[in-house]
Amino acid sequence: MEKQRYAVVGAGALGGLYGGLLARAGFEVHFLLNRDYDHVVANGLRVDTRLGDFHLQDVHAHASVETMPPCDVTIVGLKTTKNGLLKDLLPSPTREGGVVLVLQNGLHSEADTAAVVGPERVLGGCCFLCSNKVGPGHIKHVDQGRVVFGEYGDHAIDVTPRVQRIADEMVSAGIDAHATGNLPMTRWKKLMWNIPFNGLSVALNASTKEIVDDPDALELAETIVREVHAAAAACGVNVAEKAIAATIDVTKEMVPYDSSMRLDFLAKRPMEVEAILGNPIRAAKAVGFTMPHVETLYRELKFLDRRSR
Ligand SMILES: NC(=O)C1=CN([C@@H]2O[C@H](COP(=O)(O)OP(=O)(O)OC[C@H]3O[C@@H](n4cnc5c(N)ncnc54)[C@H](OP(=O)(O)O)[C@@H]3O)[C@@H](O)[C@H]2O)C=CC1
Ligand SMILES: CC(C)(CO)C(=O)C(=O)O
Repeated sequence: MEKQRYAVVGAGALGGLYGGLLARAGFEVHFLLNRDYDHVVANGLRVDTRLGDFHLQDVHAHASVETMPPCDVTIVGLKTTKNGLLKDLLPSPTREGGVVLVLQNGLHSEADTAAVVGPERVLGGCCFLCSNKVGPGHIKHVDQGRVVFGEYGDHAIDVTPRVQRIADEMVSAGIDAHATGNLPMTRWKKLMWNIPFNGLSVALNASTKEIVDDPDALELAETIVREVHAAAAACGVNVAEKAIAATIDVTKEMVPYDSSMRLDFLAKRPMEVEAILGNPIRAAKAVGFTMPHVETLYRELKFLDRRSR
């Protein structure tokens, strides 16, 4: 089967890594670049990864979507705080059809993409990945790397051929990619990590290791994990009970890491508070379930987000 052509809109820590791995494997990948365009054109893209460091000199780099060809798969790797740009960025690479794979954190992060290209062309996924952009055109992948994605929607469905095809292509490029027929389950499971650990890492000014090593911070994290687990159930997503302990255990085993939200906070960038906390709070409220601990954290983060900028 012919290889699909990819676009990466938001070629940072996540988009640069997965797009870079696909390009290294011989896929045609078009990267939309922002501040790094000149650097990448002159010096290429450097990726330091546990999968084997590599450097791509000749990258299909674009300073504007106008020069991007139509692509079969457009990966969205922007921060959700930049989703207002999607109405201008997506029409060009998706103009002849194709799907858009939204790999952003949060709940219903796909909604902004769906508003541009239509929900039937949207796939969503979660990345269990620790990666940072450490310099212009320079990505450092420090831990994990699994990506799980499927059709966007509120219900479980069978894995579709288009999802499986992308997963197979990613696997052939060395990516730990998995197709799912249950995106809501994948997203809520990831939120069981993101809500407590992204949120508390900012509110407590602590790394994930500091949180799990302190009895009070750990108890707070566990309480929030349980609350998110219960909210998922209220929304009809029954995550297995054992996922609660697993969420804590995986964090104890992780390399000491600053969550993406803490990195944004320290760099005075907008934090993904609405996608990661606001949307789940609203989804739970819509079915009559409230998350008091998560709401407290949400208000604190909104305050800190405003004050930091
Ligand atoms: N990094 C990780 O390990 C993980 C990230 N995620 C999620 O993935 C998403 C992306 O995060 P991450 O990759 O870390 O973020 P980054 O900030 O590293 O990447 C975002 C990229 O978007 C680019 N961008 C911003 N504005 C524009 C624009 N106008 N045109 C084109 N490109 C633009 C930025 O370019 P520039 O820097 O030049 O402005 C940057 O390279 C988030 O939702 C995050 O929560 C999920 C799991 C793990
Ligand atoms: C859980 C983690 C660290 C990567 O899987 C993440 O999603 C984040 O930092 O936001």
